[in-house]
Amino acid sequence: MGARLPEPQGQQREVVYLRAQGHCVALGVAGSGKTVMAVRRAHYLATAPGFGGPTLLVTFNGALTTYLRSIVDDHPNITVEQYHVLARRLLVEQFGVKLRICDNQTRDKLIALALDDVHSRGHYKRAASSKPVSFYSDEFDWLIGNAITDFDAYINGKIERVGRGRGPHLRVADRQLVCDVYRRYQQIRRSRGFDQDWPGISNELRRAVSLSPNPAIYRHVIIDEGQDFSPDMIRSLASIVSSKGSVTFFGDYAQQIYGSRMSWKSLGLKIGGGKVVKFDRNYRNTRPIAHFAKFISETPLFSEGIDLVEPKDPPINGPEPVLVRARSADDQVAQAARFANNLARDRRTRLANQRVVVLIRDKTAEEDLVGLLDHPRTIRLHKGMSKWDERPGIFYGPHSEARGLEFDAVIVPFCDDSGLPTPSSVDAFGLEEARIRQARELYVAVTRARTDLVLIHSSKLTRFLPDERSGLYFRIDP
Ligand SMILES: Nc1ncnc2c1ncn2[C@@H]1O[C@H](COP(=O)(O)OP(=O)(O)OP(=O)(O)O)[C@@H](O)[C@H]1O
Repeated sequence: MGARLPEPQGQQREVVYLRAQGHCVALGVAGSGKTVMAVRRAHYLATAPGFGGPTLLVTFNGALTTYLRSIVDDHPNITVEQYHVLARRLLVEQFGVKLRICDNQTRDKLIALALDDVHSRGHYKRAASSKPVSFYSDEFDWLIGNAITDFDAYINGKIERVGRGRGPHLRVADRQLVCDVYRRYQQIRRSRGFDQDWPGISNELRRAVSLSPNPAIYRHVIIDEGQDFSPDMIRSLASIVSSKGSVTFFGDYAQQIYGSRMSWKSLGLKIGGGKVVKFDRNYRNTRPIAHFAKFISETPLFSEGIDLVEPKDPPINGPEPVLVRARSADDQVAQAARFANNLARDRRTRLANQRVVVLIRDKTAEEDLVGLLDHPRTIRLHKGMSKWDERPGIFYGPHSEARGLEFDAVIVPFCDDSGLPTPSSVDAFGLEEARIRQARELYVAVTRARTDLVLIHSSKLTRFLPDERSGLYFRIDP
């Protein structure tokens, strides 16, 4: 199998060749081999004599799914799929349920309409009434992701709402408002002919499974980047596994950016003997990059309420991360392009054989960047990537699409304190939660780098990165 996949070592072996019945969890630091071992385990469970059988390898992120497909050997027993695509396919093919699903942009528009409707009734003058659509969308995702149907328990605070930091939680009247907007949104959505939205698809899958006399579709399910899945998604996956089969969950809560943090218990996985295997060795990053990432993970509240694995020092040394102070926002893009063009070449041979990524949030800046890249191969990272490109080149795209991936060099412009967390994130999640999410986004970005890491800012550096006294990087001023 996968000649390019490394041999499992230490704790990795424990998980790859673990018993093939029941639920198992492997939590690991960034770069600890979760993805490659998920692939190895898929192969083992699909082909092992006696208990091998149809095996699903599933993840949340589109680009990662494409990458996984590129490293899994073709085998009739192995399916690699992105969760939402899988859920819709199973609903149609296995359970005969065909749904018209509302895309996320339309969903936001319909939530805005529902909010206007509820406001126009004028009953509420609550803090939440001034919140943006993204706040409601996130709150709905949490309700759906935890399959909460008892709104009274939510309104009265009997259900613990994790994932909104420690700040003041919503008051009863605000939660009542959320539920009213939610119900109105559902009415409007149905009136427009949509049966469901994407976050709700796990609820549909579980419903279909509960009505089916024979719901076991896979013998084994392996979940990669499990921290991104809602409890309901995980339960839906556990429900399509045969009673003789297994669920293996690979995850890293330090990388959980989106959705709500889950309490470990709420996942609904029954782990035999309570055993969670921990991967603490980072095989990807050099020591200076791992130290830099560790600083970010020590941001206040970063690890609160999550199961964080303490990383061991990686053995490999390398260049220090570089912090560049640019002259302006435009200059940040120019510097990002300059570093990308340079780092795409091997230091010694100058051959253009490196894989570099520029992680950029803003669409306009992205267009400006592309105009400045001087490389025959520039590739945009996006959800719908159908083919994984293994060759050297300069990749660019949003932070969210780099999850699970790795590059020789990572370049992150716009590390200014004034812009992070973004005002829209603060509006949606509140300052504390927005800060936690921001720190995690930077942590994920930094840990994508094998050898080189460049961070750029033009005003005061973001508080989530180490300051100059830390000695954790090399500074370049214009
Ligand atoms: N046992 C091993 N020996 C050598 N290299 C390894 C080993 N395990 C993993 N690696 C390498 O380490 C790198 C990181 O592996 P992988 O992407 O699977 O980590 P991960 O835990 O999924 O990371 P992340 O969660 O940060 O995306 C890869 O280049 C992989 O080939």
